[in-house]
Amino acid sequence: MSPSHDSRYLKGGPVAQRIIAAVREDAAIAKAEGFAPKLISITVGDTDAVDVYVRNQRAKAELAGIDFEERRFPATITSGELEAAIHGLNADPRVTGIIIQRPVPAHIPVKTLQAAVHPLKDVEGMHPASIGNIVYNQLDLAPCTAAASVELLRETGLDLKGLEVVIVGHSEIVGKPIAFLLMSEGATVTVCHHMTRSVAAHARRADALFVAVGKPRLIKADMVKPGAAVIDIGINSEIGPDGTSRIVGDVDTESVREVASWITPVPGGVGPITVAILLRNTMVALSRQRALYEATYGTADRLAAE
Ligand SMILES: NC(=O)C1=CN([C@@H]2O[C@H](COP(=O)(O)OP(=O)(O)OC[C@H]3O[C@@H](n4cnc5c(N)ncnc54)[C@H](OP(=O)(O)O)[C@@H]3O)[C@@H](O)[C@H]2O)C=CC1
Ligand SMILES: Nc1nc(=O)c2c([nH]1)NC[C@@H]1CN(c3ccc(C(=O)N[C@@H](CCC(=O)O)C(=O)O)cc3)C=[N+]21
Repeated sequence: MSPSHDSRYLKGGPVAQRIIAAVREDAAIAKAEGFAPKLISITVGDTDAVDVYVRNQRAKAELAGIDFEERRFPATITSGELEAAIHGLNADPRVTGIIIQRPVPAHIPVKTLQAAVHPLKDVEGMHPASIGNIVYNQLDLAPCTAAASVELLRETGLDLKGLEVVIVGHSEIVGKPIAFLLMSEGATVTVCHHMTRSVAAHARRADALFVAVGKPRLIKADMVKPGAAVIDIGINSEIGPDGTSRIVGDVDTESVREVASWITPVPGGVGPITVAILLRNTMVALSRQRALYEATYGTADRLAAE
């Protein structure tokens, strides 16, 4: 059966469309009130791994009525020069949000860059202050991929309270924030990584299995509990049998779909929702900036003030 006709496939498209439609309404109102949302994407050096993401950000931002601007820097740039560029964007009142596309070249410490983004403009929720908020169960601006993955799990209708969840991969941008989001929903969370003795033994116990590793077909059917929900976050480029490049996830979808009750396709699963949440986060950031602006200058709109 093709993916489009199988109810086991948890598709991201409809969820993303719903989110983008709400963002579009918000953005139109904000614009009319003199606060046009604007998102800046920063890429450094070779950008193959992020090209799909940035392309989709631009397309969906356009659809939602959010200005989108790409800043590309050469791999030879220093960390100091990049930080200076970020400080410039922090100070620019027309800029609502800044996203630093990963990975960045090895000589640049990505954490330092992330910390240079003003927390009010941190639309990825990756500044140490933002990531701290999710530990305190303040979840309205969470890292995009993590929030997208949880959003897809919700589509199953499963009760998250007490749900046995296993996450494979513990990166700061995906695995760890998923763990915190689900803990705050009352799930019982196990996190696996490359030192875990038997990923399979843990994975087989999961009612919901999240996979964010970056290895095609890492998760096979014998690692999945019958009836489980499998959320495949991996985005890997692979040369297909016909010689063309294609995107595959971390799960061996063909075999796992026979065992699982729900599975996310790649492409068409978590990816599109990640983009939609980035745009939603941009609107959350804008409303926080407006609250500060209005507390400082009064409630008159910006057009009237200028
Ligand atoms: N759909 C989306 O929106 C997004 C998708 N992605 C995709 O998700 C995947 C993961 O990305 P990201 O988290 O940034 O990657 P990282 O490389 O930062 O993290 C990978 C994680 O997997 C763990 N790991 C590596 N090998 C194994 C193994 N054999 N068994 C168990 N765990 C293992 C690593 O553990 P350790 O640290 O201990 O080595 C690490 O925690 C990639 O395919 C990426 O393209 C990423 C962001 C967004
Ligand atoms: N700071 C940072 N945050 C990230 O979240 C981040 C990053 N850096 N670097 C790169 C990875 C990868 N990533 C993708 C997100 C969505 C799609 C996406 O939209 N995919 C669609 C479209 C695929 C297509 O058009 O072929 C899909 O899966 O259906 C792809 C890739 C985010 N990442």
